[in-house]
Order: sequence, then C-alpha cells, then structure tokens
Amino acid sequence: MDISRVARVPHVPVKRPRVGHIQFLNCLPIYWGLARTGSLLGLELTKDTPDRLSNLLVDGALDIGPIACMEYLKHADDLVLLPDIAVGSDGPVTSCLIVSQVPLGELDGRRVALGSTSRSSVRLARLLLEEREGVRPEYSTCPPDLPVMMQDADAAVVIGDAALRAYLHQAEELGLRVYDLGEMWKAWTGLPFVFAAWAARKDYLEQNPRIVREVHQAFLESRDLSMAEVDKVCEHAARWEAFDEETLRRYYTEALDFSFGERQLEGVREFARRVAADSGFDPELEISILQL
Ligand SMILES: C=C(O[C@@H]1C=C(C(=O)O)C=C[C@H]1O)C(=O)O
Repeated sequence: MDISRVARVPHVPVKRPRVGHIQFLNCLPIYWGLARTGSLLGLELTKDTPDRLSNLLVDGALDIGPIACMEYLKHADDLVLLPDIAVGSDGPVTSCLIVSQVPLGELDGRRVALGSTSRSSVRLARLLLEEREGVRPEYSTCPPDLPVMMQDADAAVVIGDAALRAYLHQAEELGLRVYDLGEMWKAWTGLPFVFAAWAARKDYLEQNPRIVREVHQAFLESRDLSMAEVDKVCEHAARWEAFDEETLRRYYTEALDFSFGERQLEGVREFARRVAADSGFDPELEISILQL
C-alpha cells in the first residue's frame, strides 16, 4: 500500500451526540451500564436537573436525552420519543410526592410549594389536588429543599433523591403526611405514569438516523445490564449515597418502571387529555415514536 497517499486522506471525525443525564439516583440503571458496554465513550453527556435538561433539549443544546413528560407534551412537534425506555411507575414511585401538614382535602386556599426541578410531578400534583381532591391551593415555586419549603408552606411537591429522603426519613421526623403521586395516579386512572421519557430532536434524527438508533440501543443495553446486575449497581451506589443497598434495590426493582410500551403510552395520552386545557397543546396531540 502507498502510505503517503493514505496519510493525505483527512480523517473527519463525527461529532458525538450531545446527550442529557438526570442527576438523580432514579436514572442510575439507565446510565451505569454505558460504562460497562463502552458506549459511554461515544456520548457527550450533560448531567443536570430534569427541568434544565428538558430546556436544553427543547432549545437544541442537546440532541437526545430525558425530558419531563409535561415538557415533551408541550414540544411534541420538535421531538420523537425513544421506545421502551422511561422513568415512570405503575403504582407507588416513592420519589415523586406531595408532603403535607394536613390531609390533601384540607389544602384549599393554603400554600403549596412546588419543587423547581420538576415539570411533570408539579403538574400532576396540581391536577390531582384540583380535579381529584377538589381543592384550590396557592402555589409557589421553590428550590427543592423540604425543610425550607415547609417553612412557608402547608405542603410541598418534591421529586428525586430529595423526595426519596423525605419518603424514608424526613417526613416522619417533621411529622408530615406523605402522598405518592404514582400511587394516586394509578388509583385514579388505573394507568402507569411516565415522569420522564427519552427523546431525540426531530432535526437531529433527520440528519443522524443511525446515531439516534445506536444511542437508543445503548440505553436499552445499559438498562438491561444494570437490572440484570442490580445488586452490584446498588452496592456501588450505596457507598456514595445516603441510601442503603436494600433501599436502592427496592427503588429500582419495585417502585420505578424503566419501560415504555403501550400501557405507558396510554398513561401519557391520558395525562395529556387531562392537562391540555390550560397547557397549550391539543388533548389528542400526535405522539411520534422512533420506528426501529
Ligand atoms: C421518578 C422521578 O421522575 C422524575 C420526575 C420529573 C418531573 O417531575 O418533572 C422529571 C424527571 C424524573 O426525574 C423522580 O424524579 O423521582
């Protein structure tokens, strides 16, 4: 081979896809396996809270990643959902909560603090309070720190690790009642709830159909590997986190639902119908899902 000729052909590298990573324990099984399979090397990951990651994807600063279900519904025209992956629950989720000093039915006219990192749970909480409990509280948005939120409010909506802490310890210490949003939604509708879905921007998909499918596949493999080795995942995580192995194992295997199939899609559609009126989207909007 004539090496001088080969050397002159420039190598043009492909830019890594810009992918979001929710900085909560709920997502660990979706990302943990990426290091094991080597796919991590092919991603430019941005770790942040769900509200910020949702904005980055909508604004085009990320190409693929998790998006709060509520934000997806508002921006469905620009996005395509990735099948079979989500952060949801089919019953109690244990990390998306209303924590309250009084029974929910007594919150009429009282103050409810909404955690600022949430988009789906805060909307679901408002829906449940207003349509199921028949109360009209006064809402304010606050940083997600339960003791601080409760200084000025009668109830708070919290998500993620802070909510898990509240569920397991803080609520009891502070003498608060805990209401699980996944459990309430299931009791009300009989359906699972999808708190965050994974999506790609349609413009990115058009230009990079292969990369989107590879990243999707990498997430599925990672999630499946993590769930097959869930004891190992929990052992590693418990070393650095305020939750023990058994708590994490129950969270991943019993509370959270990482799948996104027909029933989860029906949960998304039902949520869309119930919140569309004041949210600026069509109650029967088209939900595009990546065709494999
Ligand atoms: C299950 C959870 O799902 C989350 C809830 C979200 C929301 O309420 O907007 C967004 C992303 C997910 O992290 C959780 O945070 O515990």
